[in-house]
Amino acid sequence: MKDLNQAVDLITRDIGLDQHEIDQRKAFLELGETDIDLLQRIHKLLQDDKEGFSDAFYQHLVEFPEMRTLLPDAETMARLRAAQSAYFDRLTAGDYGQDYIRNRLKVGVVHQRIGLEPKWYIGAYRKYLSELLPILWRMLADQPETFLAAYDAALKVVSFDMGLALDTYAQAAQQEVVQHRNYLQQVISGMPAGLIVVNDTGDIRSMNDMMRKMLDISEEYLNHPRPLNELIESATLAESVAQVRATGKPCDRVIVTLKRECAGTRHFELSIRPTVLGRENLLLLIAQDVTFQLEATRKLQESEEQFRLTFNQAAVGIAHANTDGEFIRINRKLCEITGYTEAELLHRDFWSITHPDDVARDTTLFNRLAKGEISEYSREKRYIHKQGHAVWANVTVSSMRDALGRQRFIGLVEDISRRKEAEEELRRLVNHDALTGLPNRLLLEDRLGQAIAHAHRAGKLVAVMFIDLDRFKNINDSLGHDAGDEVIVEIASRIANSLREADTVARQGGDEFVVVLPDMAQEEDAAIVAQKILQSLFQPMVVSGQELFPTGSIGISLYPRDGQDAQTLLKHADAAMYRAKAEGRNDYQFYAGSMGTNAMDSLKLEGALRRALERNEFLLHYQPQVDIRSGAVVGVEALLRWQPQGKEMVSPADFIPIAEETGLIVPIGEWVLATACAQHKAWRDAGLPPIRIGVNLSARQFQRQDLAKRVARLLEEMDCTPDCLALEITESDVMQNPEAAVEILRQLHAMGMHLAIDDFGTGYSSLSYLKRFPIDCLKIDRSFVRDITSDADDAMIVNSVIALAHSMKLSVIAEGVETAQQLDFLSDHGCDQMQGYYFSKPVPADQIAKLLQAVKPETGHVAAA
Ligand SMILES: Nc1nc2c(ncn2[C@@H]2O[C@H](COP(=O)(O)O[C@H]3[C@@H](O)[C@H](n4cnc5c(=O)[nH]c(N)nc54)O[C@@H]3COP(=O)(O)O)[C@@H](O)[C@H]2O)c(=O)[nH]1
Repeated sequence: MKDLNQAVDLITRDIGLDQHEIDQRKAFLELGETDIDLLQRIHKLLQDDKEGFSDAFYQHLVEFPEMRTLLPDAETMARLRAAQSAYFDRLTAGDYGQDYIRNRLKVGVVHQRIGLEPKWYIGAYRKYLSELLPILWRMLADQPETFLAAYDAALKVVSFDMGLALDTYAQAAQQEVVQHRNYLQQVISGMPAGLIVVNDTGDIRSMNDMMRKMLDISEEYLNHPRPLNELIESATLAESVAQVRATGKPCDRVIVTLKRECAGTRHFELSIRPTVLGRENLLLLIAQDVTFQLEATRKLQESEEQFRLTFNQAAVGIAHANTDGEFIRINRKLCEITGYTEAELLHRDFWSITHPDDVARDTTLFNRLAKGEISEYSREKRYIHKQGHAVWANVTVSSMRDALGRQRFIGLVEDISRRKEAEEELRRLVNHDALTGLPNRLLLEDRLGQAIAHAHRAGKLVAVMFIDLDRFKNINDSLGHDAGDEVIVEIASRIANSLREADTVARQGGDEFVVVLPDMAQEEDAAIVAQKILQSLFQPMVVSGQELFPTGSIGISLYPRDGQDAQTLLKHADAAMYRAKAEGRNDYQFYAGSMGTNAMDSLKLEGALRRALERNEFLLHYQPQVDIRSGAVVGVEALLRWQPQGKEMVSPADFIPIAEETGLIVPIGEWVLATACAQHKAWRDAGLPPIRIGVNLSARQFQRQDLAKRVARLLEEMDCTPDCLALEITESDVMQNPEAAVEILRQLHAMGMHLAIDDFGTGYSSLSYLKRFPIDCLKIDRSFVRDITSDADDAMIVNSVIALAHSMKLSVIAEGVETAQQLDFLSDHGCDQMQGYYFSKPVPADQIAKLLQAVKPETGHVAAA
């Protein structure tokens, strides 16, 4: 109602319906007081005909379907008839003031709003006047003048009402148009898109605020006609506009790029629609600023491209998989790692290429990830390469959601095969000896531990053998380390080939090997294996052009008899090996409790050795050297002995190597030289026959540049001449640096010293050097003498050495002669002298004195001891 009143107010204002206007309208219609009097007269007369009049009117209305739709039911009909009847009543009532006029305007607005067209309105007034005419005539037939005046008055008031109704219609319609236009303008200016209307000639007819803002132009710009192509210079747009004009069909997605001073480069997407206004053909251009979208799309494409490149060129394999583990996307690296093509992998799931042993753990982790219990997992696992081999990879899998919210898994796969191989190699290196490839001590102890545990359960024996090559140092020193390595490799192979598969041979370091024989039934089996090993070692081997006959010494300990654990068994086998060495090498020894552990722990030994000189714990024993032809004692070899206070005597075989290592051999060696000189003088002073004392020189002593001077000074100090002593230098020591050796030997020889090469045959000396060494004697090593009567090779070697020495005008002493047969052999083959247990073990000096006293002055012969 408020709205209706407002509409009436507006119409009143718009048509200027003030009192002046009303008066003017009435004046123009000549509607005056007389008319009003007349109308009031007929008003009274018409009271009886009101209802019939109204009925007739409605009967006429309902004959038209358009009217019937406005009168849908009886109730509406009754209400409208009552309103119509009241209107007819007021029409003649004579009050046509503001209230009446306002009421007429309201009715006009309502009718206009319900769409009742003016024709029905006019028709209704016509009907009213036609119906009124006979009624008036019937009432005023006797007063024709009054009838005509009354009917004329009715005609005036109906015309007054019709004028109001038609003005209301027009104004209401105009208001509606204005409202619509306002509404349209609001919609257009509020549009988030720009709008340009272009006329037939290509000029801009209008544009909305948004478009002005988008194009950055002022309102004044459009005060004059502006061509579209001046505002937007774009060939694409011009083409599209021409196309729309030609086809009459809209054109969408026309992209136009403009450079604006303030806003930089902007991109617009235009839709062009043809439309007609009156006779004018117009174009509507609807524009969206798509700069941001295009930029975003470009960036998205860039980042997609970057992602694609990164994904494909990544140094690690990358896979996207669904919840069934099926591959959705994979990169090139993953194909490389697994050997499958992209197409092949896209038809697989990752279970199918996982190593069977890794599937269970993968499944557990994958399920936990899928349930959200963990956000990612990393593990080292194996894939099965297309070629069938395992490939180690470090895999990190995490869960994510794709754009559609589906759960996906992303896996990073790093090929760690090389690292695994390196680790494996490292493990192998840690557990194996690099030179021979044999297990090292670490692995050995592990195997020995297992063997002990097994033997414990099965009630069996385990044998541990400590094998040390005899005089390996000589090979290294004289032929060089490469030759030494060659020998070690060959020895390793010989030992390994002498064993069963279940046995273990390990390299302990240097020339030491350890063999573990598990599951042994009896001690004798170990002895059989030891013999087999010794036989395999003593086969000829050519290294650096030299034929070698390697030998070794083997110590054996047995579980459980000699120890319950690996350490003890190894220690005891080591002690037994030392005993084998001391007993003459190239043999084996079982451990016996009395052996102790290699006499003394080497550290303790070193400490004790350092104090041995001060404590005067050293002494010399002497072993006679006998001329084979005459049987005369022609010399003795001084052999060092160590008697630590309160302890057993320590063998030189045990302490000389330590004295060599620590350098203690130098002062000790000087003590030996001095003591031997003193002894020589003592025997001389005692009137005993003069014999030469052989003294062993160690490598360290021999390497000293001032050796000759020191010996000379000592001889002088001890009141001895050079012919008192024979200096014995081992073959391997002189061959360490033959050139230097030649020089030192020359100096000593020049002094008149007797020089002997000790342990000859074990040091592989070169004949050319041998010739240059100013020596007097070769001492054949006792390892060759031992089997001289049973081994053709040894016999041949000894024979050759004798022949060689004699060809060089050297005398020969055979060491280690223990039997008459050996002596006979040596005698038969022209050996000059002998030394060995057959005649005498090394003995204290007083026994030598007795021996020399027993010499028959006429022959110089002594009986064998
Ligand atoms: N640098 C020095 N080395 C020395 C000195 N004194 C000894 N040694 C070296 O110690 C090694 C062991 O010596 P040893 O235990 O004294 O053994 C010697 C003899 O007892 C032994 N021999 C002699 N005859 C026999 C025999 O018939 N059978 C048998 N089984 N053994 C026997 O041989 C050793 C002498 O060897 P060699 O010196 O090579 O002639 C030993 O290498 C000594 O050299 C020293 O003062 N300085």
